[in-house]
Amino acid sequence: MTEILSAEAVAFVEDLNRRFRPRRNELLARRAQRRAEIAAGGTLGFLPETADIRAGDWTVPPAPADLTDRRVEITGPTERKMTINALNSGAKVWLADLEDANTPHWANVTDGQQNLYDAIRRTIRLETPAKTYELGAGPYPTIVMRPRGWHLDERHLLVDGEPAVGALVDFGLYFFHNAKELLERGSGPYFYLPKMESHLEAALWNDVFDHAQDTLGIPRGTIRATVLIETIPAAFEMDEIIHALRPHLAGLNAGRWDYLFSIIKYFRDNPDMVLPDRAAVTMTAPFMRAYTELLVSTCHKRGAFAMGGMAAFIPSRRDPAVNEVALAKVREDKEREAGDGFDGSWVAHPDLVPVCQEVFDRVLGDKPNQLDRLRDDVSVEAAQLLDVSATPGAVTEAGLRNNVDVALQYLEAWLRGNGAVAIHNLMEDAATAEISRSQIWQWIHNGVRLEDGTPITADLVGRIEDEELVKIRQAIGDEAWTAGRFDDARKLFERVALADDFADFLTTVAYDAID
Ligand SMILES: CC(=O)SCCNC(=O)CCNC(=O)[C@H](O)C(C)(C)COP(=O)(O)OP(=O)(O)OC[C@H]1O[C@@H](n2cnc3c(N)ncnc32)[C@H](O)[C@@H]1OP(=O)(O)O
Ligand SMILES: O=CC(=O)O
Ligand SMILES: [Mg+2]
Repeated sequence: MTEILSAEAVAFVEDLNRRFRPRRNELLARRAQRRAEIAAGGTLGFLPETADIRAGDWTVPPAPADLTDRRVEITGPTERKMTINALNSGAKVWLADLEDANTPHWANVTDGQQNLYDAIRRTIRLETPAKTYELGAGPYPTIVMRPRGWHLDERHLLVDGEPAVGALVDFGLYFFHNAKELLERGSGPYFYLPKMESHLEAALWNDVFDHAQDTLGIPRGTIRATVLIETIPAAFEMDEIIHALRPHLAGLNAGRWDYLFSIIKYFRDNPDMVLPDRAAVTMTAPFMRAYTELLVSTCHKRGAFAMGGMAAFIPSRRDPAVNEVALAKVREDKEREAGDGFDGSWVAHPDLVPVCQEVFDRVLGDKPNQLDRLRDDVSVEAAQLLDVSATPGAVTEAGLRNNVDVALQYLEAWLRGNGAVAIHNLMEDAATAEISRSQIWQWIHNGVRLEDGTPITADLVGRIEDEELVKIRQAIGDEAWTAGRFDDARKLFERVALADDFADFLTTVAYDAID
């Protein structure tokens, strides 16, 4: 076992923090300022000052060999068993997640790095009472690691007395320990970059990459990054984000769940931007179509991959009926993405790899991707990205109840260190839970009524909380209930869904409640 927190590795992370933390702090302040402008009646649009970048004729460098075919990407936390299962899944890429699917307990952060270290060196193994987990014959997926977003601190590592930036801890430790090893093995240091709100944040990552590569004597441009377009302001800066990271950019990904959360958050005080029940907002809603069409056409114009997102349906090995629904729903989602020109997509579970593979195999034929499919037919106006009012669906009691139930169950699991869980046969993670709690906040603060006319108030939500918690207790039994953290989850839920001031991220609030 190597020392993940060796003096050299920590010094590398400290240096990144000293150099880049001040700029990161400025960019977080800029986020708040932009949001305040929206609250004061402003709106979003394509930036006039970067029109030249959008109009310019430029592309990104070609992808390295092991990132050329990304038709199936499995995502999952870097817990040891799941790491081995992901490597044995048959997917082309494994998104090793220290973000939406991970609670940043210090043990998860450091164990995750250890598991990645062992996975890259193919030494990973796990003995459990039930089974010995080890790597199969391969081929193994290319590993693309997703560090935390810019907003999260890491208070277990202080630099000059201040918490380190979570993103720089995750990136720094992974890059320091593995970049050279990956290159020697014919791969490279590849990253997914989450939750950015502007091209200036992408430029910061580019500078971090240049500095990290220079420090370890690795050529600039070796790192390749895929950026999640999962905030509404970033949707207006796709070209600019690709341009800012140009030497390192491999692609963009349509991170649908955080994208929905971001729309709710950004326009939370605008009654014209209220969305119906979470389940009613699908990828075929006009504003979601505008987003994915713009993403594919922007990427392919620049020679960058367009990666699809996560259909949340989880298969079941125990219930054939649930399994059949999940496979059908995921197939439908992947068929739409492949038909739209995406180069590949995400699955949340090993049993979904074959369906995604099959759908993309059929569309790709003998090609590794469809970068050559320029979507010149696409033209998206700013108003289309913001037109949430054309979304069919109602706000119902079942939708409200589901939001309360899911948010409570997810927060309880998160506090125990489990950042991704299956609830009612759907994958729930930080992004989906954000939607649930922010919808409740939005509905209450905009005076929304249920379709039967009942006003949505904090009192109503409190009564639903009582009822849902009783059902959860009955379902899991007294022992699991007592061992769980439902009281803490309830307090947290009320802070992020019912308090007057809207918390920017449930994870920053919840982070204060973990050791
Ligand atoms: C919005 C976004 O950012 S999406 C990306 C972030 N979210 C994720 O990555 C979620 C990934 N998926 C998961 O975490 C899991 O699939 C869950 C929590 C939803 C469900 O997991 P489980 O309840 O364990 O499912 P299930 O019991 O069907 O698992 C069967 C086996 O598959 C394994 N498995 C399930 N999902 C994964 C995965 N994503 N990666 C690797 N192995 C997995 C399980 O570990 C289990 O292994 P075992 O048989 O050796 O014990
Ligand atoms: O990270 C992906 C998302 O949908 O959010
Ligand atoms: Mg996300």
